[in-house]
This record gives sequence, structure tokens and C-alpha cells, in this order.
Amino acid sequence: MAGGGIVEGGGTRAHLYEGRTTSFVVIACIVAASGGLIFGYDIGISGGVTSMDDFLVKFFPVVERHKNQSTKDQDYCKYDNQKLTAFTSSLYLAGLVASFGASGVTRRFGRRPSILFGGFSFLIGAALNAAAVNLPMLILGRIMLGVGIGFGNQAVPLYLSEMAPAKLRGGLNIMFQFAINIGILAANLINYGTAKIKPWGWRLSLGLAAVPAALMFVGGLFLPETSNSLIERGHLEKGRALLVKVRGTTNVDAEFEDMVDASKKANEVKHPFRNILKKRNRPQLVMATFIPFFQQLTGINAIMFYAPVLFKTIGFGGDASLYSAVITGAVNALAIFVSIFAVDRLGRRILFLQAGVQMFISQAGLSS
Ligand SMILES: OC[C@H]1O[C@](O)(CO)[C@@H](O)[C@@H]1O
Repeated sequence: MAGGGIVEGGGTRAHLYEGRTTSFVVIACIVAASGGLIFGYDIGISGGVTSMDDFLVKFFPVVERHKNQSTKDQDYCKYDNQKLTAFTSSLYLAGLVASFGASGVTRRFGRRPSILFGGFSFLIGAALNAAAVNLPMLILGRIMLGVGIGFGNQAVPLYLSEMAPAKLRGGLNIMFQFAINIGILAANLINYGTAKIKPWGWRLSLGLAAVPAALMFVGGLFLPETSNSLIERGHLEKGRALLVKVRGTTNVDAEFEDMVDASKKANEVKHPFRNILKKRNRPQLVMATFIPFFQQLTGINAIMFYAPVLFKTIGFGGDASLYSAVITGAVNALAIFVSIFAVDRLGRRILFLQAGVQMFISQAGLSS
């Protein structure tokens, strides 16, 4: 993970921090929102597109034949096709590989280059997908989107945390997840509409990813680097001057000193990966790796990726499967409102435990 010059909730002098919500903070939120939107959109769009016959006829005729010939009892596995799976999962694989490179770029060159590169890669991916005439073009587009996700997901939440005034940091950070969920829902709704535009509705679905991508890229052009990143890379004066601008006050001493301290501490760690494996850092290591790991391992993305296909496989019609996916997306988007309002009142732990119990019960219910 890039960065290290940030002290969550503010540093030791947090009570002395001053500043208002300047236009920089607002633009940072817009870019963060577009980064989340496009991630969510790319997660939510492929399942619906895959369930459209026009799309299957063009790129996966074998699947289309199999699907339309299959009788009710042969419904199961009618989408079983490695190339089709490659179309969906190439995005996540590319994202995984890109995130390794993205962390180095974000740390060494700053958050802004990663945001710009991510936005650019998203734009290329969306264009390739919308214009695809063959499978390689389609998969290359998904790979470019995945690279965008690798860079965007690395840099955008970090950028948002560093730009946000300490008091708004928690709330603004949730904005990113909020935008992801809205992106998923938007994709489900758009698929529901474009499925009726024959035979090129799928091109519209895939091409509309360019809207948040352009917002992220153009927004990124107007964004400054973060003070934390400048300080971390030794540009103390520039970092201070920027903090004055971003916070809209000249009284930034307390926050600046905290950033310098945090960055010194971060730079003193010579072998971060060796260090994180030491026994005293075990709780942090376990939390930082296992929480997201198990959150992903619940299989949430199998639902998000394949919801329309799953519903179709169990016998729903084309329309019904697409609007069932809209319901899944809407529940997912509504749930984030609950966390936004509850997170500061009830605390992180309660929500975390409640979510675990709820998921356990649902999964036990589903499998029985
Ligand atoms: O809201 C669900 C979505 O949120 C994420 O877990 C990211 O935090 C995605 O992997 C998933 O699709």
C-alpha cells in the first residue's frame, strides 16, 4: 500500500487543526466519487451484458447456442465457457497485477500521477470495449479497465484521506465505497435499459464507463498533489504551501508538524514488508490482510458480476433477471446509507460484527 504519512483521525495535535472545506476538498470528493463509480460500474456491467443475446451471438456464439437450445433441466452450466469467464475475470486479474505497480508509483511519484494514469487507462478500456469487433479487443478493453482499477483503487482512497480535513475524514472515506455501490446499481439499471436496444445495446452499456472515466481523468488534471505525498518525498516547503491553500488558512502549523513527524516515522522503516511480519505488528497485519480478504471471500463479487446470469440460470426471463440484479444492486446501495449514518454513532466494531452475523445467516440460508 502506498503512503504512510497519514495519521488516521489526525495526529497528536489533531485538536489544533484548522481549516475549512475548500474547493480542493470538493474536487477531491468528485474525483474520488468518479473513481468509485467506475469501479462499481465495471463490476456491475459485465453480468448484464453477458446475458444479452446480441452480445453472445457476436463474441460467444457457442454459449448462445447452448443457452437457447437448453431445456429447463439443462439450464445449469449453460454459461460454462472459459472464454466468457476470461472476459469477466480478466478485469480483476489485471487489477491485481497492476496494484503492485500502482503502489510504487503512488509512493514514489505521488497520488496524482496514479489517478491520471488510472483515469486514462479506464478511458482506453471503455473505448475498446464499446468498439470491440472481436474477442481479443474485448478482453484487452477489460484488461485496461482492470489496470485503471489497480491504479485508481490504490490512489483515490488515499488521496481522499489525505485531502480531507481530519474531522471529515471518516465520512469522506465512506464516499468511495458509496460511489462503488452507486456504480454497481447504475450498471444494473443501464443494462436493464440497453437490453432493449437491439442489436448494439451492449456497446452502450460498456461504452458508458467512459463518463466517470473522463470525469476522473479531467478532474485529476485540475487536482494538486497532496501535502502528505510532497512531504514524504522531501518537498517540505511545497507541502506546507499547499496545505495552506487546501485548508484555506495560514494556521496549518499543527497539521504540518504531524505530517512531518508521521512521514519521518514512515521513512525510518527501511524494510516495510519484513517489518510488518514481526511479532509486534501481527495484529495490524492480521487486520489489514484478513478483513478485506474474508470480505472478498464471502463471494460478493460472484453475485455482483454474475447476478443476471445467475438469475437466468435458475429460470428467470431476460427482463426479470436484469431487474432482479437491479434489486440486488439497490439493496447493496441502500446498505451503505445505514453504515454512513451508523458508523460514527455505533462505532466500527458493532457494524463489523453485525455484518458478519448477517452474512453468516444469509449464506447458511442460501446453502440449505
Ligand atoms: O458493495 C460491494 C462491493 O464492494 C467491494 O467489496 C469493494 O469494497 C467490491 O468488491 C464489491 O463488489
